[in-house]
Amino acid sequence: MHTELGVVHTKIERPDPAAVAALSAFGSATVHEAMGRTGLTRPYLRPVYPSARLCGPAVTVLLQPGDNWMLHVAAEQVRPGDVVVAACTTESEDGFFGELLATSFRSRGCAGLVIDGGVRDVADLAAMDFPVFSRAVNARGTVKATLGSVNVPVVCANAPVRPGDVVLADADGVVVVPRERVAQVAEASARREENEAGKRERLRSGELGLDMYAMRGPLAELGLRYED
Ligand SMILES: O=C([O-])CC(=O)C(=O)O
Ligand SMILES: [Mg+2]
Repeated sequence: MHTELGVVHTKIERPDPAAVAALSAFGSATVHEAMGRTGLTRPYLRPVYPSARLCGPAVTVLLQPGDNWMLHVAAEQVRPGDVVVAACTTESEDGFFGELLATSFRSRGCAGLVIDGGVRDVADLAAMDFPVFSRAVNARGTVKATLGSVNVPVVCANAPVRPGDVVLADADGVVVVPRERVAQVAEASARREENEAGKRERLRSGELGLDMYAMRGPLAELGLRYED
């Protein structure tokens, strides 16, 4: 998938903003479960401050290792509410992004960054409350010397992402929802939360998972013994 270099696609398909807003109410674990346990990136992508969370259509970026040129190119393609999702042609943990680029992204209405690479200035990013999910925090600087691409399909930390797919990230992880499925996944997430609310009430009142999930029979069948 990482083949198309030197191109910027300026027209991308974004999902219905109302569906994106509906999806944004849910956590990454709920959304992942509601998608049939799919869509997650590898868990090494972590928020640079604990309360960071984001949800929005992806402007995708393919970077070359140690080169952040294409992030500046991507800034121009951002529409309000978009999330920039950056992958790299080769693993690279250099500090591609910091508070200056965050200032630029924010001025375009960017909702945050997910990057399979390093970032820096994380104290400033936290103070700005600009949500960033990265594989590393690294002061090491980058250059502007080689072409990548903007708005091409990428694979970010193992997850395929097309421009306009919705990326949702919080302290539990980063999940990618195909742009055609956003409304359906939001509905499935709501149903899942209603179901969990019922279970939470029963657990709070002291009922055991053993009974709520009818586990005693299957455990006995497998030969679980209780001994004094
Ligand atoms: O300038 C850079 O290359 C990355 C950075 O630290 C910033 O955006 O503030
Ligand atoms: Mg900086």
